[in-house]
Amino acid sequence: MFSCVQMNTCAMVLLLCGAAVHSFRFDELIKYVDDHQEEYVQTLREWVAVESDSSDVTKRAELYRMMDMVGEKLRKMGGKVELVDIGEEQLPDGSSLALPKVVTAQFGSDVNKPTVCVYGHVDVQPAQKEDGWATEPYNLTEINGNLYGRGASDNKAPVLAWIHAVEAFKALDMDLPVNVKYLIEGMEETGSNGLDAMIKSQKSTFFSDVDYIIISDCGWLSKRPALTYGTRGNCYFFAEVEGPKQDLHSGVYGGTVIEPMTDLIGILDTLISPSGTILIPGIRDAVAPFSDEEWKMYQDIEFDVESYREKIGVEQLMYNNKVELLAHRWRHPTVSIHGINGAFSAPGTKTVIPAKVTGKFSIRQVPDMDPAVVEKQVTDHLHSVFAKRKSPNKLKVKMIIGAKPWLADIKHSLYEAGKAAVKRVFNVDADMIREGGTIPIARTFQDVTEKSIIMLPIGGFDDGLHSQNEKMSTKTWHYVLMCGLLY
Ligand SMILES: CC(C)C[C@H](NC(=O)CN)C(=O)O
Repeated sequence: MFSCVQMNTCAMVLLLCGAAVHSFRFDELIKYVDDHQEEYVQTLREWVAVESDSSDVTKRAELYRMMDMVGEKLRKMGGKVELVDIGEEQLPDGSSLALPKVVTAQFGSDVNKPTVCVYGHVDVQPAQKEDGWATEPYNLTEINGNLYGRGASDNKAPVLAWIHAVEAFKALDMDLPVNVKYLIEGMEETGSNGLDAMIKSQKSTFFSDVDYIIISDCGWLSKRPALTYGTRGNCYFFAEVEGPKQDLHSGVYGGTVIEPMTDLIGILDTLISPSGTILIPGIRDAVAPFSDEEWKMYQDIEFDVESYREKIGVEQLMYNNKVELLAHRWRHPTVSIHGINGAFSAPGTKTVIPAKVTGKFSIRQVPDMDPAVVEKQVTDHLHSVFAKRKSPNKLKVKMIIGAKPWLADIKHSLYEAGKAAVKRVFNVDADMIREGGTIPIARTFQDVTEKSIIMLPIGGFDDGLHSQNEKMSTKTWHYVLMCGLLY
């Protein structure tokens, strides 16, 4: 019987070896993984302690440090490591800032073996204890078999799981059954800036011998292990409304000026209806029809709508039928409004009229929607509804992220290998699922390298990604690592 921590590491081992792995060698790998559980958790603790928040430019030094740590870890394992300069990003104030380098590494170059490339990211979403965390977000804390910390599930532990899988082979002086390459970036959570260009420029070098790409940056749907074959895209917008030259006292000036916040709330309210219908003209035109085959697949997936509702803590969901709910989570577009910059948000009762406010919202898009088309539809729509308001204020709309959706061919042998690995480790068939979130670079990998991609989720269904109390269960983590070793 495998222990919890063994299971995840070993899933990676299984994936790397293919189902034909020799049992006695596999047992040695499992033992190695089992004996090193504490070290794995310690390394994760060191990685989580780095506040590698890619959305906060004041944390950029931490992000650079994080990339150095990843490079160092892979170098110590004997990999051929490079930290690739991917240029700079332009900040809204006109200045520029160096993007974190991308770490590439290579283990083995045997022309008789296939080459797999593992992609992951080590940047994180923002987190503060005051957001409602029970523990310090950057201090990995183990409670009842769960490791709490920002980035624990998204995506530091999964990246480490793949590193530990190769490390186990190297430590035991065992020949890797495949050549393994890594590509680890630090800007995923803000749209993978600079990575598209890097992948295109390395198509005939780093990617020339890559046969398959593996991504573990997603979660299971339930307690059942899963393989992911699609992600939604993300078009992220800033809508800025600017009025008076400075903030105003609402008692002194209220009733005499047209307020930017009123304009902003008014136009944001035209994006989506209370029941979830997107109101932007033409937005659903390119959505691929939901086929009978898909309906049947969704029907067979293990998923309990009621426990999903309870877990989220809402009284009512938009859909109570399993198939409809999953379809709206994975393969229909949606609009989410994330925040308003410039608005008063502190506790207390400041009576200001903000002079300039920026609404932030994003549209998760699905095949066959195209970010360039979405950008035009959204921009035209917002300018049109704003014009009807006849406001003297100024509106600027800008698409900040334009990440495409991704869909794989689940009949590809890669998915057969994935299913075999999951079956061997967990002794159940994997759920074939899609992901409502976005891996911005997935589609670029597919389009540029023309190679197949598989997503092997390591996160649990309740890991709290991007939320308070994000966690990785030691059980899930190392179960899936075993799949990787078998693959
Ligand atoms: C474009 C988004 C910021 C990407 C982000 N990705 C993930 O969370 C994947 N770990 C998302 O919000 O989907």
